This record gives sequence, C-alpha cells and structure tokens, in this order.
Amino acid sequence: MVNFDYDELVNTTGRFSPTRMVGKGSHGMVYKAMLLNKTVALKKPLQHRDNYSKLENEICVLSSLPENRHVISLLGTSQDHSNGNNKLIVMEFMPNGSLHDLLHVATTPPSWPKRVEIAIQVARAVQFLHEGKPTVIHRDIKSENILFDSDWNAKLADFGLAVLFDSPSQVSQPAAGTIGYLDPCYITPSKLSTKSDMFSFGVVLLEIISCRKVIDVSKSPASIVDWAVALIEEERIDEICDARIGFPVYMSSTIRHILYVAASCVSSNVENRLTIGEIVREMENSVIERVRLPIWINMLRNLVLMRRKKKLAKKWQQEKCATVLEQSDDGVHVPSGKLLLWQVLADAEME
Ligand SMILES: Nc1ncnc2c1ncn2[C@@H]1O[C@H](COP(=O)(O)OP(=O)(O)OP(=O)(O)O)[C@@H](O)[C@H]1O
Repeated sequence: MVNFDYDELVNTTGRFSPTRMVGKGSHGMVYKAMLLNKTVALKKPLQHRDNYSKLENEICVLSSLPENRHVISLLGTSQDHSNGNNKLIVMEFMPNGSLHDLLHVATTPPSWPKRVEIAIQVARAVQFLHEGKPTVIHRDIKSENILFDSDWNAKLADFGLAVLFDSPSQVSQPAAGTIGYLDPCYITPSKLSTKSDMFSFGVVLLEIISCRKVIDVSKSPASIVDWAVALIEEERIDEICDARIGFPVYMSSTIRHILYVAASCVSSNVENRLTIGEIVREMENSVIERVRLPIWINMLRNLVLMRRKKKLAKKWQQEKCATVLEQSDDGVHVPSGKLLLWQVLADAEME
C-alpha cells in the first residue's frame, strides 16, 4: 500500500479548506485533492479516539480486499509523523454523490432501469464481501455509503465499521450500524453474521424502489420496513413504487421480484433471509425482462437487414453474370466474387 507524504497531501486540500470538503459523516470528513494529476478523496477522522480506531479499521479491511469494481478503491494512506493520530485515507474520488442524494435530494428521480442497475451493482458489492476470502461483514450498508463514480456506477464505501468474519475483532466489537438499516436480530456481537448485512441491503432495496426515507416520523408506520412489508404481503406493489415517475408495466415483474427479495432480507426470522449469492443470480435472471424491448427491436432489424442482403445479393448475381460476360469479352480482370459479395453486404449494412 502506498504511503503518501502527509504535508504534501494536506497542502493539496488547501490545509483542509472547507471549500475542498465533499462530505462529512459522524466519524470523518472527506476532502477532494489532486495527487499526481489525479483527483482523489482524502478521509480525515474527526478528533476522537473512537474515530481514529475506525479509520485504522477501515484501512485494515480495505487493504485486505482485492480490487472490485463495486467497492471503493483504497489508493493509500498517510501519517503525520509529528502526531501519530493524524492519519488520512486516500481513496478514489466519487464525483457523483451518494445514492441517498440521488433518491432524496436530486430533483430528477432516477429511471426504473437505473434503479434496477444500482440494485444489482450493490448486490454484487455485497456478494464480493460475503463470498470473498476473507469474508467481510460491512455492518453499515446504507444509501449514504453507496457512491457513484464518473460513469454513475455504484460503489460501496465507508468500511469504518466493517469486520473480517471470524476474526477476534468480530467477537470483541459491540453491535453497531445505523438506525433504520440495523438488523433488529443483531443485538450482541455473537449474533453478527452476513445475514445482518442482508437486512440492511433489503432496506436499501426498499429505499431504491420507493424513495421513502428509511425512518419517516411524519408517516405511519414510520419505518420503511413495517410500511413496505405490509404492502408486499397484500400484493399492493404499485403503492410502494416511487410515484414521481410512471410505473413501467414492462418492468413490473422485475420490480415485484426486487420487492420480494427485499422482503426476504428484512424478515425477522434470520433463517428466511436469502444469501447474497442466491439474490445476485435471481436478480441477474430477472433483468432479462428489462432488455426485452431492445432485443425485439434488434431481431426485427436483423430480419429486415437479412432480407435486404438477400435481395441485393440476388441483384448482384444477375449483374455480375452480365458484367463477367462483358468484361471477359474485353479481357478485363474481374475481382473475386467473394470480395464483391462482401462489398454488397457491407453496403446493405450501412444503409
Ligand atoms: N471516495 C469519496 N469520494 C467522494 N465523496 C466521498 C468519498 N467518500 C466519502 N465521501 C463523502 O463523504 C461522506 C462521509 O464519508 P463516510 O461515510 O466515509 O464518513 P463516516 O464519518 O464514516 O460516515 P458515517 O457517519 O456513515 O460513519 C459520504 O457520505 C460522501 O458524501
């Protein structure tokens, strides 16, 4: 792992200028900086002993993971040698904000295909953590911790609470997470399992489809889980969907499927929760429906193109026979039939 010069990094943030700050959490502040002609994000812990240890933990977990396109990349760290507590994490910069902003702050709601894509990308991130070696339990899956890169791909970030499964730290750490996303069955360290992350993942799925806040005291029930599960049980799926954009009939079974997956994840019976491997496979299959329209358009297009090619090839055959006869009389060289046919087909493709 790269160890960057602390003073140099601090200077690139204008000595932690508020104008360079891109985010603030309960444990740290994140700044935008330029490093070797690349924009990066620097995370600095808020001054408290607990926050230093969270930053250490984040470095430990992220550095134990291989690269994954749905998990934030750790680029390096930096330590102030005059004060050991002053440590920074250097990460890839995510310029398009968080899923929380996209759902609850942005004025244009995301389209249904985009929501499905985000759900799958987050599922793949969780699968990478749960099925990897070492197995990682994130413990803080929530929309604020899902960030977008320059191509609007979702990546899971903030590994401050993450634990390596079956490590001594797992049993010693008290239950933790964010209210609204925290698994009610995870009340003691011994109850922690990958299924605790599945609960939070289920809440994120409900949030993606409904755009409702996970806890909304102005509504009854206030909890997104209580509200959505009751509606799913009564098959009132369309009432859960974000009403700001039209409900897409051609994606109704994909959305229904995602809501059933979410209901399984937030089940109060841990045994009923699906594993992330099962969910990714199911989700990827159901998304075929999403591309049905373009597939049909493509098939029709190919059919039309094939007919046109046949017609042109037939025309060419007739013309070639005439040309060959004419040209042979003049003793002119005739290009190979294959080449000519290829040219005709290429022309048809361009039309
Ligand atoms: N790599 C990044 N690129 C751009 N912005 C980022 C990046 N990492 C974090 N942020 C922004 O900073 C905010 C706080 O970051 P982060 O969640 O890591 O801090 P935290 O203190 O651990 O948060 P929490 O309160 O969830 O514990 C994020 O919500 C996000 O808006």
